[in-house]
Amino acid sequence: MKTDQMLAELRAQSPLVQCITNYVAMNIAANVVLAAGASPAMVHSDSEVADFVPICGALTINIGTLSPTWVSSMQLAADTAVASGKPWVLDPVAHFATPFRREVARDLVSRNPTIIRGNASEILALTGGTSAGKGADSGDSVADVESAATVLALTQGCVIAITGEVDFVTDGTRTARITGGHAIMPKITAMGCSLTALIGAFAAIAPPLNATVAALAMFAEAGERAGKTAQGSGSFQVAFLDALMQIAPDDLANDAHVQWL
Ligand SMILES: Nc1ncnc2c1ncn2[C@@H]1O[C@H](COP(=O)(O)OP(=O)(O)OP(=O)(O)O)[C@@H](O)[C@H]1O
Ligand SMILES: Cc1ncsc1CCO
Ligand SMILES: [Mg+2]
Repeated sequence: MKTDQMLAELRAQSPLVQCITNYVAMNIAANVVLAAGASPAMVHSDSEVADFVPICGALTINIGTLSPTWVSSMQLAADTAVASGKPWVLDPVAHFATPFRREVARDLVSRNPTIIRGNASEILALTGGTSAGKGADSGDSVADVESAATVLALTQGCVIAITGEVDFVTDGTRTARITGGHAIMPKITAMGCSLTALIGAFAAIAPPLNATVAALAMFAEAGERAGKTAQGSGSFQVAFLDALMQIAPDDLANDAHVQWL
């Protein structure tokens, strides 16, 4: 499925996406999903995730502001997604930073995410490497993690997206790079978390690899547009949301921003 068709489909269907995300990201991630054309729900209580996941098109789980009371919700939500045939996306924020985070991420990876998205330090650490990440911020380069990520995608049987200046997406067999965006993006908190939520939205209406590429291409286009008018990270956020809303399917035609390898 082509990126422009997927955006048209996203707007036509406006799928419901359940996002278990962190306190920092909740507002911006919900606004990103809405601006793109889908319907976010930031639902995380273990009293209701088993009932909510089945009525959604997809689930996303982000461990950014992890605490013990959230872990059972994340596990139940992931298992419910798998049992009800819904795609689910894992964002293992800073999972290398502490034993608690590392163990929760390891457990969630074992629950068969459809897609894993992280920055280079996060994906490097998932492949067993030693990351130079500082908390939620990456200290590694995407290019250095590409081959290990390809192996992990194959052994894990999922799509892996590494984001940075040039993004890399693979299912272990088919691979794409996505260019565009803007250097201000890593200076705005929760841009990656919001992207994970948008990947969930596309995964609700398209196959996982194509869905991931579409979300990243849309971010690349919106980031490039926002960078033309922004005066800093504050105005960039406003311009970025406006751009997401204004991007038309035709703007993503001919695999804009995407190079299949
Ligand atoms: N130097 C850069 N130039 C262009 N785009 C970038 C750059 N760095 C990151 N991006 C884009 O920013 C978005 C978020 O990616 P990033 O890797 O910064 O996420 P992250 O580190 O997980 O973010 P967070 O944890 O703060 O939510 C992606 O669309 C990515 O392509
Ligand atoms: C800054 C920050 N801290 C925990 S989660 C988060 C948002 C970016 O991942
Ligand atoms: Mg992140």
